[in-house]
Amino acid sequence: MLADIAERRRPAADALKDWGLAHRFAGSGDRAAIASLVYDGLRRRASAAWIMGQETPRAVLIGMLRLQRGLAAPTIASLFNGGRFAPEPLSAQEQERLANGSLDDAPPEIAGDAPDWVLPSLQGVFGGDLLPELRALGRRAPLDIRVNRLKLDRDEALSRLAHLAPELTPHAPMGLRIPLGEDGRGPALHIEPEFIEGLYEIQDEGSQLATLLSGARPGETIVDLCAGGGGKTLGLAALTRNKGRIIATDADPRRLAPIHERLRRSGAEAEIRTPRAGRARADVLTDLDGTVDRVLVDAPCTGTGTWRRNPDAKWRLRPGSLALRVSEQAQVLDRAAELVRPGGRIVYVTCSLLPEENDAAVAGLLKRQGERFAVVAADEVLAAGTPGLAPFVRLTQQGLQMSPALTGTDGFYVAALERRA
Ligand SMILES: C[S@@+](CC[C@H](N)C(=O)[O-])C[C@H]1O[C@@H](n2cnc3c(N)ncnc32)[C@H](O)[C@@H]1O
Repeated sequence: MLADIAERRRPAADALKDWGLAHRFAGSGDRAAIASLVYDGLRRRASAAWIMGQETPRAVLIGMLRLQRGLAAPTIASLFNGGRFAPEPLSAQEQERLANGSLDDAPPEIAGDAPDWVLPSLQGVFGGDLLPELRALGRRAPLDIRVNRLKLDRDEALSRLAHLAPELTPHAPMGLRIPLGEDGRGPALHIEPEFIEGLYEIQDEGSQLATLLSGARPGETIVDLCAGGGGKTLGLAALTRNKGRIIATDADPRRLAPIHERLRRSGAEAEIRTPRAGRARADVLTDLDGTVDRVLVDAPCTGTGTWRRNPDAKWRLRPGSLALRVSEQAQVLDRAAELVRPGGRIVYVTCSLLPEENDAAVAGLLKRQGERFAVVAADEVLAAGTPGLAPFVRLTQQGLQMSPALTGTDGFYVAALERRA
């Protein structure tokens, strides 16, 4: 599977699905264990190959067992014992590399397992913290949920969900963290009765915080311009306690489809505007131009901030896809600028760590709009959203950046712009 993912540049989930179909005899425990090996292998693809002196999938897995899972060389040797379902025994060279291979002299793109061409951009954001940040991006992501305050408070949720042993998330006031099993998998929450009842949503703490930092307030007219499946739409409805007017749309009607059921389940209220397929796709928001208090732009992006969840995505990322996302971001920001009323705000969010998609996108809008927009200071954005978060984010030129090492969340960027006139 690792070879398939690398050579055909396939998403890991697709490769795993195909393997599952071709190996129907494999039980669910084996499937989970295999998926976990594949994901961990992808997390440490470069560093594991470096210590083993080879780039083969076998070398990556052996190196990963040491680097990611912390297994000692004799333990790894005992797993590679040539038994019926076990891999071939370790060669003398493999044993030597396992014992002596080191990352001491490895360049940051190897030690931090990231594509080399994005390093200068990441260095620009993280400076001297580059390596700890890359390492944190290589760890497994936690499983976070957002308690639906439209139905209950966090204390009630703690007792209703006691069987899942949840803990409070460090920053988000409605967040709970569900412990993962040994293989890094969490419980199947979507079949839990409390989930079906709409008592919570599965949402990374960073995404919860980005919603809070939008500063949305009851009574406002809010457009969720890139609503996708509605993660933030639901969060906005909960934040405003269903006392605002929320309009959600997305350029891709297929991505919007799940939102109706999610709204129903959670009791969240929002107006969904679905663009119609067709050659001249009509803009579904023209009636709102110049009237909206707050436009949330949860922009399409490279998703570099979510590499903990999608370690295969980092090896698929290419400069061309970054360029494409950057042009989409400009387009969507320009649309947001038309919607917002004088004194109203655009809140720009990405799950990217790359300044090209973050500060540069905001700077681009400011330049195109002349004096019409001004950046709201990040201190103000934090004070209105979640004041306790301030020491855990990086302030950037135009906004703020959350990251796995500093905030313990996926890497989210947030900036707010106010329309002056
Ligand atoms: C990061 S995802 C949104 C995730 C969603 N807000 C959530 O919290 O679940 C970005 C979305 O932007 C949409 N998109 C891309 N270009 C767009 C445009 N010009 N106008 C509106 N939506 C756009 C994509 O279809 C995608 O669903």
